[in-house]
Amino acid sequence: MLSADQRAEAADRLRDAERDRVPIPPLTSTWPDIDVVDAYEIQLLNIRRRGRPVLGHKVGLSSLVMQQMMGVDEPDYGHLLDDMALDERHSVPARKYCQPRVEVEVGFVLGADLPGAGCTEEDVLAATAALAPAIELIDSRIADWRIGLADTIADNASSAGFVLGPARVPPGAVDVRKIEATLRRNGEVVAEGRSDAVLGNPVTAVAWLARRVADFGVRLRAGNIVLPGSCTKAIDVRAGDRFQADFTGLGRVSLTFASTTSWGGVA
Ligand SMILES: C[C@H](O)CC(=O)C(=O)O
Repeated sequence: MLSADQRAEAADRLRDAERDRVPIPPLTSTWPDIDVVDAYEIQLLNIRRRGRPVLGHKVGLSSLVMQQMMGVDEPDYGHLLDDMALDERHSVPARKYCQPRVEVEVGFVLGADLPGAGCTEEDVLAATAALAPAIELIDSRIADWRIGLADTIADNASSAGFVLGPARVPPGAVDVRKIEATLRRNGEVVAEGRSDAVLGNPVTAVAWLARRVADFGVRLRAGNIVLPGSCTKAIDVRAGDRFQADFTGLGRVSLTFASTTSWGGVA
């Protein structure tokens, strides 16, 4: 467990790393005693200081492969703020990010508030207004993505942005466990997966999120967006890349990156 001063120092370092696009050494190296509660409190310090409206949340580490990689048996979460929302029609100013990657996700748009403690999959399905095709832009303010669990949690679950495609599909219109996703980079398939890679069912990830945020006094509300975790491995972004993700039953979402960077990428 860290002191209040150490948490504030960690939050400052992450904030500076994001602002200056200069990643820092892992917090887990600098402060080996950091724990998960410290990490969520550090995340919240930076979210509060940004002062932006919260549009929703992302769940990370919700696939078995990511959990095994991190040696954890439960997901984590981060905040989606209004200034993280990206637009399919405009290329992303890639210079804003340190070491960006994209992930393919089934987005949830809530039409009603969710309960906190005790939230079930049935509650999630009843409260979901629509599913949408989504790409999450992840980034790490920790050098070379050398993240432990506390590092990524403190760093807003390594989130940096997100974009939803145009479709809004009622959850009853598709089998949410069997949505096939294909990610193309500049026309070439670079990742494929299925929605049940996310905890067996992305709905399970949303129910987990509702219960977990309740530990920190937060409720998921009508209108919120939830990204439940990636159906595929994350793919590195190169300058000038155009990504298209196609989902059975949900259609397409795309994300294009500008061809100049500040991290040395080549147009
Ligand atoms: C490190 C990130 O949280 C990974 C992620 O977004 C995911 O597993 O999904």
